[in-house]
Amino acid sequence: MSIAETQTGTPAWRLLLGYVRPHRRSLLAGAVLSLVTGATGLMLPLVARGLIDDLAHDRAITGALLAMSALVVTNAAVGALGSYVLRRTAESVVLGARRALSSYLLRLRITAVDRTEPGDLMARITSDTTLLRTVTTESLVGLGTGGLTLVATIVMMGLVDPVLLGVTVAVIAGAGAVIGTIAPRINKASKQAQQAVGVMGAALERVLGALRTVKASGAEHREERALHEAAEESWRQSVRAAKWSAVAGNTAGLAIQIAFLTVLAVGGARVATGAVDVATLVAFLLYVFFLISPLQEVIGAVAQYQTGSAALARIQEALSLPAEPPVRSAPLPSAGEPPASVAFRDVRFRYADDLPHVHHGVTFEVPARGMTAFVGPSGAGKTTVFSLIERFYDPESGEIALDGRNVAEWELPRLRAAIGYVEQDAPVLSGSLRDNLLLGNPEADDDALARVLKTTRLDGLVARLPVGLDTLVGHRGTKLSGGERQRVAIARALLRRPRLLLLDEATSQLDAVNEAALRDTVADVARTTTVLVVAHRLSTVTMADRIVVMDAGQVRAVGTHRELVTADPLYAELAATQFLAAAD
Ligand SMILES: Nc1ncnc2c1ncn2[C@@H]1O[C@H](COP(=O)(O)OP(=O)(O)OP(=O)(O)O)[C@@H](O)[C@H]1O
Repeated sequence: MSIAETQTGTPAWRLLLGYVRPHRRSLLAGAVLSLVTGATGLMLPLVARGLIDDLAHDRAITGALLAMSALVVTNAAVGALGSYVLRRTAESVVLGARRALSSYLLRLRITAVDRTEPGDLMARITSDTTLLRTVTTESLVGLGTGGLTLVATIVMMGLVDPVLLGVTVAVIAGAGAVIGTIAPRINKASKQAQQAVGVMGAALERVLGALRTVKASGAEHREERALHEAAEESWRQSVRAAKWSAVAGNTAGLAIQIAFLTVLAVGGARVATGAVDVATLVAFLLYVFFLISPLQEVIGAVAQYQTGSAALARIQEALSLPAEPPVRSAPLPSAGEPPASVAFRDVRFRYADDLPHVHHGVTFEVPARGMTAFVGPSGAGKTTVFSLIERFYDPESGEIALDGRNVAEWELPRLRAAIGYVEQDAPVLSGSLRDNLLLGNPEADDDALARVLKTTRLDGLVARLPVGLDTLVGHRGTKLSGGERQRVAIARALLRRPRLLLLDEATSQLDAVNEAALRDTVADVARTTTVLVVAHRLSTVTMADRIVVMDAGQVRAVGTHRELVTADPLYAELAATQFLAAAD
């Protein structure tokens, strides 16, 4: 299931309320302050009517002028405070969404990650969440305060003259109908614009993740085109959304102009017949102009809501991807804990329903302690054995047991705490050498660190570096050599004191000295720990206690090097070609 196929079902307004609920008090405070701002403004026409009356009857206007000045100042001060409170709340809503999304993405199942683009997920955390800011302030609060101010203004207008109110409401209803047809277009364009931002994030991630390969392949121009296309698509859709938003925004202005002219005509006639006096008509016309702001606010809210709901849908899509249950991390095994045993019983597995099986009934047993090597042609399913033990994936049928207990019954953090895993491409994260080494066990003390550095022969490297362990390794460890990255990955796994070490040997060769050192280290570790290694080197298989030969998703033989060379033709061939070719 790809991210675009995830169905969320929940309406956007409910999702929005879910994000806003924790901040409802400050949102309410902001809304009240906005209302007070609106109310102080609303009183201005009344004071103005009094002022005109005073002028008409030759009375002093000082009181009315003072009242107007006080109202204007209060309006500005309360308005500023309300705006600050609302913006702060909106930022908190964005923060809440970013926290929820980033925690969730760290828990994503690997199956979900396989089907998504990291760049698109990044865009959802960074760009889509940003849109919640405006949807909170402009949409939610705008709809509330603008709507209330609109209703209050209409009530006041009704008090002044019900006939003129009828005229005004009819014009506004017409504007409402226009907005109703525009809103879905804004929504669609906004969603497509955000999707294009996601596509651009994915394209960027693809290029920056392999910039050397892109350069070496002379593919800059093709990649540039893809990036530009995504950027232009986002521009096109945003411009479409802007066009419809502009139409919506101007509908408010147009409606007010029409209402003003109609009120002027109908009101003028009513003044002529003596139904209302001039002061009433002036007050009413002031109210008509006073409608502009709340009406624009409400229409802006509807337009913003369309953009926000598109972003909310994309956030929710990410939050609907399959994830591991939220559990607390487990303590690492303490020193001296016994090594783990591993068993596969008739395991069938495929990476997705539409892909062929990778394991067709894999069965083997590995007792606690010692070293077991997995060998077989490329694609035989060796690395998949490790992924299943780590429970990155679950088998379709059969059982995988650790210490005789099905891994599905283990609490996930406990299971993973027992294991040290060194991936084939030995990933190193951006940060310092120390960060990388302590990633799996931040509590490791200096002695343990020094010991592991020595056994993995990293001590020489650390001594050579001007700032030692604090040296930054660069994005994905590009400042380290391939062999150094591999040794960092092994050191990181060893620092966890694993009860089971999974070592996916790199196909690239280490130099002879380092290979010999690592062989000794692994042999040493295997005395106290269970070590499973996907072997690509003869030196590894010859020292293994047992070798599991895999071919096309099945175990075809188990034995020692000496036994298998004579008993299994595939192994004999592998030993003669693959391993021997790679041997020193
Ligand atoms: N995440 C994945 N999604 C889909 N298919 C995958 C995935 N990972 C591996 N495969 C496929 O599963 C099969 C077994 O892969 P696996 O990595 O277990 O092989 P391997 O025996 O370790 O090979 P090698 O020696 O080349 O590392 C391969 O055909 C591979 O293309």
